Amino acid sequence: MLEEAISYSIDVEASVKIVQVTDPHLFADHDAQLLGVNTAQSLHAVLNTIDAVHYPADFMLASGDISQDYSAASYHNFVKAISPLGLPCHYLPGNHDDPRIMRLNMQGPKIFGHRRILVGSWQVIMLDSTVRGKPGGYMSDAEFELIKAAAEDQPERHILLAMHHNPILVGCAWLDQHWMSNGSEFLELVAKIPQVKGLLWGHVHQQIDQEYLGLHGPIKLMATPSTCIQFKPKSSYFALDAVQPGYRLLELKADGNILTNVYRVPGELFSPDKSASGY
Ligand SMILES: Nc1ncnc2c1ncn2[C@@H]1O[C@@H]2COP(=O)(O)O[C@H]2[C@H]1O
Ligand SMILES: [Fe+2]
Repeated sequence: MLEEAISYSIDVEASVKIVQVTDPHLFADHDAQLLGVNTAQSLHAVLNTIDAVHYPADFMLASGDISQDYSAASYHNFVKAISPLGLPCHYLPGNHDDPRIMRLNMQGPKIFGHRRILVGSWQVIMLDSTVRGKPGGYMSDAEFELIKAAAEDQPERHILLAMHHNPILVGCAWLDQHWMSNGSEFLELVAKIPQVKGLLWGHVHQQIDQEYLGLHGPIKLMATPSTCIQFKPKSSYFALDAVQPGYRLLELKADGNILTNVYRVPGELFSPDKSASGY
C-alpha cells in the first residue's frame, strides 16, 4: 500500500526551497555535551545562522540522529528549538533515534513524519535506512518498493530521496563500517528510475557533494554536516574536525536540476575535544 503523501500548493514552475539540518544529537539536559560540544547550543547557533540569511524555504528536512540519549525531552527540545523559524519540519530516523519514541515526541502543528512530500514539480521521499540496535544502515526491500510505487504514482515529478545513512563509502574506515551496507545495490537500483535526481543524507557529519552517473543522467549525492561535532574527512581512525557546525540549503528546480550549498556557523565558537576516540 502506497503511503499517504503530504502536498504543498506550490506552482509546478516554481523551484522548491529546502533547508536541511542533521544529526543534532540532543540530550534532555540542556547543559550536556557530546565530546566537548554542547549540542543544544550548537543547534541553536546553526538555527540562528539560518534565520539570519532569510532563505525563503518551503520547509525543513531533519535527517536523523535528533537524539543522543533516546529521551522524550530531547525530541521536545528539538521541536522547541526550531519553532521560531516558523517552517514546517519533515523528519526521518537515524541510528541514534528510537523510531517509536521519536514518533511519539516529534509533535507539533508543523512537524510531519510523512514518507512522501509532493511539492512543486517534485516528490521528496523520506526513507528509513536504520537497523534496530545497529549504528550501520540497510535499505530494506520495503523502502525500495515505496520508491518504485511513488515514482509510478507520480510519474511527472522529479524525485529527491532523503535518508540517514550514506549509500557510498566516504573514505573514513572507522565510519565506513557503519555505512548503508547494501548502498551499492541501492544506488544501482534507484539509478534505473528516471525520476530520481538526488540522494540526500546525514550520518557522516561532513560535507559530500558528488554525482553518480545513472542510466538517465547524473544523480546528485549529498551529505550534510551535523549541527554539532564534525568527523575528519578521509581519516582511517576516529578523528574530529575543527570545522564549525553547519546545514544545507537546496533549491529543486522545476526542470529537475538541484542547486545546493553547505553553510557553517561563522567564527570558532565550537571546539570539540580533539583527543576523543569515540562515543
Ligand atoms: N571510535 C569509534 N569507532 C567506531 N564507531 C564509532 C566510534 N565512535 C563512535 N562510533 C559510532 O559511529 C557512529 C557514526 O556516527 P553516529 O552519529 O551515528 O554515531 C557514531 C557511533 O555510533
Ligand atoms: Fe550522527
